[in-house]
Amino acid sequence: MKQLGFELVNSQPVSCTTQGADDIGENQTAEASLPVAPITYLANFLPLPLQTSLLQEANSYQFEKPIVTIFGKQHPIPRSQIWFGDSGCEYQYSSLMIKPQPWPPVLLKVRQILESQFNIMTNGVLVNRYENGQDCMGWHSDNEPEIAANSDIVSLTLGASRTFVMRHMQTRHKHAIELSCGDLLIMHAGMQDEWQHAIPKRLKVNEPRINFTFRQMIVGFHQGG
Ligand SMILES: O=C(O)CCC(=O)C(=O)O
Ligand SMILES: [Fe+2]
Repeated sequence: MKQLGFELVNSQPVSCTTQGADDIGENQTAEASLPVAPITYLANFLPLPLQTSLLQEANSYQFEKPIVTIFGKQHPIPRSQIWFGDSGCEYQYSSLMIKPQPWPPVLLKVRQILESQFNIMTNGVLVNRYENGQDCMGWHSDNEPEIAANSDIVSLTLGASRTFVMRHMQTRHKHAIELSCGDLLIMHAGMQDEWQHAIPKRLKVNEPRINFTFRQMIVGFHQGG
């Protein structure tokens, strides 16, 4: 199987912010100046009963596989997805305008937990379903203009473990984190400006994975214009 050619860094739980030059002491090696992704990783965050009820709920979601146009050619995306959100939280994805579906109850509960535990306010969640290791997500940043500037994006994973890879746009330095069932990853301000991320194919994975990215959208961004 073809693997991406980079070493695994930060595969342990990490909580980090961008490291400025001032943080580097005299005795540290050049490695210390490598860019550090502004993320917080919390392994096994979601309690098991909530994992079970969210997975059960997700079985009834009406996932879709939209066709996107890339360089004039039409392709179905290599996964399926659904967008839930408050009214006024339309999301434009490639050439598509996606209307928000109303929040299902368990997902709403997770949104409330993010508010109460981290003070992170979100009003939309993109749910991606990767049927198996053939499904994937290419390099991108979540930098659409309707996402509130400098807001955190919170990713929650259920089901199969998959590798979340990050690439610093300037230095091309890469990090990878294995995201497993119940894990939470918070992408902080700066992540979408300086880094890209992706979920590469993993041909040995035969189980589905569901990922939820909770976002804070600018309400009404696509209305009345
Ligand atoms: O599936 C993942 O872990 C990443 C999802 C993602 O990057 C996105 O929804 O923008
Ligand atoms: Fe993303």
